Amino acid sequence: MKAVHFGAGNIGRGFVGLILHDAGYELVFADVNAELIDALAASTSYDVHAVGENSSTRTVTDYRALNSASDEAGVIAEIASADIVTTAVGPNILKFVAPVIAKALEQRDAGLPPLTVMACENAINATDVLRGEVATRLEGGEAASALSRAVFANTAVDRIVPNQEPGAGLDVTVEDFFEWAIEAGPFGGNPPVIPDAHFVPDLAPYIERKLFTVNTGHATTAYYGYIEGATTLADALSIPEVFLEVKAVLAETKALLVAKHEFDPAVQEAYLEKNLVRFANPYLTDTPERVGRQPLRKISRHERFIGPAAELAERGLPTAALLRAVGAALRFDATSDPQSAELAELLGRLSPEEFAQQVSGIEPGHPLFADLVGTIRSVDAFR
Ligand SMILES: NC(=O)c1ccc[n+]([C@@H]2O[C@H](COP(=O)([O-])OP(=O)(O)OC[C@H]3O[C@@H](n4cnc5c(N)ncnc54)[C@H](O)[C@@H]3O)[C@@H](O)[C@H]2O)c1
Ligand SMILES: O=P(O)(O)OC[C@@H](O)[C@@H](O)[C@H](O)[C@H](O)CO
Repeated sequence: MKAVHFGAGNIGRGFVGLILHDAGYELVFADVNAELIDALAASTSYDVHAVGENSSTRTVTDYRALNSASDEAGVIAEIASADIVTTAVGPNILKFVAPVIAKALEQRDAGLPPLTVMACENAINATDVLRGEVATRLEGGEAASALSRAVFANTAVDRIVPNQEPGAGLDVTVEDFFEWAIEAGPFGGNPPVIPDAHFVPDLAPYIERKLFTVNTGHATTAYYGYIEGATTLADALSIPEVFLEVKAVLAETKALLVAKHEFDPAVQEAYLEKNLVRFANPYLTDTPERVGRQPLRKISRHERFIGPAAELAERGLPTAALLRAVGAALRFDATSDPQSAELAELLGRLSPEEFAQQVSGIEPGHPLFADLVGTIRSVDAFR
């Protein structure tokens, strides 16, 4: 069995690659980072150190590595004969890997079992987005016969993998917890062999619970922590005012998740409490800069703040803590992050009303609009 994985970064090596290796797949990493690909190609193994209450080390072997910028033909040939293609490149990068997958599907022998394609990104229905991008690149679009040579399945992936210490080489330090939920429907009763993943009939409750609890709480910790000058997530969460704000946003998203997906309130409470412990993992060094990265993506329409806030407002439920967290996100100005500079430029150029519509996709008739505009207006005072 062979899997091609786009994005040999933190989650690529520390989670997707590890799980596919453990499942028995020969791995081919594809990445545009020449230094990383050269190092992988020159190595025969790397270690994944899981840290926390149940620390362990696992070794990944049986992989190859290709530079998808300079050897597109090589990557296409690998995908054409693979069983699985996964991505962990960031939601905004899917459009760049789609043409390669499209060409591979056109080359793929129609007699082979369909290729499983799964985008392992922090976004709702990321694989559907990838599928759409692939379809537009195929002769005939949605009607192309090459599209039927693949099965596209949405997934929810969860494991905190910080940026690695300089000098770590290819080894990756990750938290000990992980979860990979994959929608079962597209496989029609014949899912791929991935023992550490679980296949679920409806992914929506899983991905929304994950994005609106883990990632909403994580980003809130990062943005308030950044303002407070905290250098790690654990330090940020130890500041009482930050902790209270994180608890407040998670109470709001809990109200949505319970109302929308009928989660047991006590189970959701236990889930969010467990995540507060994960954010403060003393064995892991994660930073507000990484967790807050790409603030414009994070305050976009279907993401971790505006997504739940919009649905809460539509149900007449409170959104004040989520909007305060958006206010904190608007103050994120990490020099390492190009979207921070873009954010500052947009805040300077657009009116609060334009910003709410163009950046966060909330229109004037929406019940969140007035309060979101108020949040954006109030941030001007801090910048
Ligand atoms: N790190 C985590 O804790 C975590 C957990 C769950 C999900 N995710 C999601 O996984 C994705 C990747 O996150 P990460 O933390 O691993 O980031 P990362 O920056 O460590 O890795 C991304 C990798 O993608 C590569 N890349 C960029 N453009 C590419 C292209 N066109 N083709 C091939 N490779 C390309 C980069 O060179 C990099 O090696 C994101 O969507 C993120 O939200 C991350
Ligand atoms: O990857 P992002 O930028 O969408 O979000 C940053 C972190 O919250 C994220 O990477 C988490 O560590 C991860 O989602 C945990 O499963």
